[in-house]
Amino acid sequence: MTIKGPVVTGAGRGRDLGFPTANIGVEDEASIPADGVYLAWFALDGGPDRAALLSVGTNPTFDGDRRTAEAYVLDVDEDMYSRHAQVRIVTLIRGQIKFDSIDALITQMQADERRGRELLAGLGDGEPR
Ligand SMILES: Cc1cc2nc3c(=O)[nH]c(=O)nc-3n(C[C@H](O)[C@H](O)[C@H](O)COP(=O)(O)O)c2cc1C
Ligand SMILES: Nc1ncnc2c1ncn2[C@@H]1O[C@H](COP(=O)(O)OP(=O)(O)O)[C@@H](O)[C@H]1O
Repeated sequence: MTIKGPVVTGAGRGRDLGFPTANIGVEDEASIPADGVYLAWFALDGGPDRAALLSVGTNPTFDGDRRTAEAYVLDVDEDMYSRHAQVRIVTLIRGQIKFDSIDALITQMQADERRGRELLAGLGDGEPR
């Protein structure tokens, strides 16, 4: 499953949480997968694939009402605004959770990153993406 669109501005809180997320201005709503946290491949302007964690949902911890698709790209620190992003889902890690505290959300995102890296290590070279 692939979602595409320009990187748009979000609520501006990702970086404060330690997890900046590129919000995708998805061109085709039907291409947005079910709510959840996914391991994905993320490419900017047709460039190389980079591993990312994709969060799809309404950000229930913050009582959001808009459904967004946003990607935290591993091992990258780069301005991505208005560039074209393509995100290809590898696998679902978990569903969305409404946390009682921001610290609990951050702890879970750290666990998601560890899980993502474990899954990547298991993919190995030459495996289907
Ligand atoms: C790996 C990952 C997992 C996430 N899991 C959840 C979640 O379970 N519940 C939730 O409310 N938000 C979750 N989020 C979304 C954050 O709430 C969101 O990235 C944050 O509000 C920043 O939003 P912004 O990019 O619009 O500033 C997750 C984000 C990432 C990157
Ligand atoms: N590793 C990264 N993954 C995602 N976005 C990054 C990364 N490094 C830098 N950025 C930049 O940070 C922005 C997201 O910051 P964030 O604080 O979540 O704000 P907002 O939600 O308002 O876009 C991205 O759009 C991108 O330009």
